Amino acid sequence: MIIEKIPEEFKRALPILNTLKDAGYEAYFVGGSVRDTLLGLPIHDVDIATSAYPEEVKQIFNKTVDTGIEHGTVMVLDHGEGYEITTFRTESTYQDYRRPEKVEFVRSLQEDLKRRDLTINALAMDAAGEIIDLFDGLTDLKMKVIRAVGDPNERFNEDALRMMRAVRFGSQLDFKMDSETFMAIKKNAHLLEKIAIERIHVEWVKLLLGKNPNQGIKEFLETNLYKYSPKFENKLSELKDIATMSHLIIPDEYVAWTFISYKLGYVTSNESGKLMKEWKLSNELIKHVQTALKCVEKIKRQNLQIDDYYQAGLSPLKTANIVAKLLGFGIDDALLESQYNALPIKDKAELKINGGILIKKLNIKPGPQLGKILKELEKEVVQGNLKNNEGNLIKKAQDLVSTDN
Ligand SMILES: Nc1ccn([C@@H]2O[C@H](COP(=O)(O)OP(=O)(O)OP(=O)(O)O)[C@@H](O)[C@H]2O)c(=O)n1
Ligand SMILES: [Mg+2]
Repeated sequence: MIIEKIPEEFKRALPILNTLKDAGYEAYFVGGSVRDTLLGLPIHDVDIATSAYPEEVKQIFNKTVDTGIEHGTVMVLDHGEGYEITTFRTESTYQDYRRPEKVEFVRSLQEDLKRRDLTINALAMDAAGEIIDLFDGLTDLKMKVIRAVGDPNERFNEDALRMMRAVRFGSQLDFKMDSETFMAIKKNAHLLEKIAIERIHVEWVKLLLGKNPNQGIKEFLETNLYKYSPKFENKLSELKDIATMSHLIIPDEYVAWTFISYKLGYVTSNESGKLMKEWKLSNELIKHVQTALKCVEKIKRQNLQIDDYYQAGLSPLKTANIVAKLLGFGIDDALLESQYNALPIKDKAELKINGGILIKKLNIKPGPQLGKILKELEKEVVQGNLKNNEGNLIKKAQDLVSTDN
């Protein structure tokens, strides 16, 4: 099969393929970009595989960076773009079910493709757009099937993360899982324990954000992968419940974690914090989700107050409302946004006064009293009880000082 319309991303990289070929080596586009082109999806990064060894690649190109030379990957810089060029390799020696530290370089494309995870990811494309399909990946793409290359047990023992990838691609592309591949995951699910949580996290989020998250979660449960995912092991019925929800569309990572925390009963900041720390999420994400969870509760109780809008900020509020809608009690988006926009100020920095001014005008010292006064002024402005101008604020502050003393 030949691709008639080669996407621009590949065209720009063609000189690199041709340079390798002119030097007497084989070179192909491989991996996700070939799969996504055949599916008519946008492509992310163009990966190149070659028979040239890393040292040979470095001799051929002027500008290279050793991005992962021990795995055979060299980055070639060309017209401001970076291309990962990876030497054909096998992963014959596996220690602890993670991708091996050292790989064996080979000169044959077939050897390289046969150790890749899924048939749909084991396609290669040459400079003319010809697809090299040694493992019936094209049929599986057409039939929408997730199938491991060769013996699934071997593939999953080489890298246990591939089990999560298989389920993730099923959800992402809305493909069905081949039964042998499914059984092999069930058999080897415990190997996921060896995998760094950061890598599992990437797959779990892609699964949730996929086209068919219901199916993805169902497979995640039926294969027992959930048992080896932090703080999920005792949540089978909650997860099952999610898998059977209708209209489950999860737009982003914030919604994903707010929704999951809520459904699994990790609702307080303490509980959700523990969950998300075990999954090693960023502090920024944790904070957003914790704020959103508080808002979900308030939306549910129809008790979202002006101060909640102000404290939360628009972005976590939106997250909360998307989750609330998934749960069946969301409010009107336009209303949410207009309530937020109606806030007299959105941030403390917008207050037309600060500690410095108060110290000068009121002759008070820095310290807890000052902090208290500023908080009170902020609250009054947010509530709409006090106009946000310096004169007003100083007058109110004077009143506060005199009642305080
Ligand atoms: N555990 C893994 C990870 C990757 N691969 C191979 O390396 C390619 C590139 O890997 P990666 O970029 O991680 O995945 P993609 O398939 O490109 O998917 P994505 O769109 O998520 O990048 C895959 O297509 C697959 O051939 C593999 O065999 N086993
Ligand atoms: Mg990729």
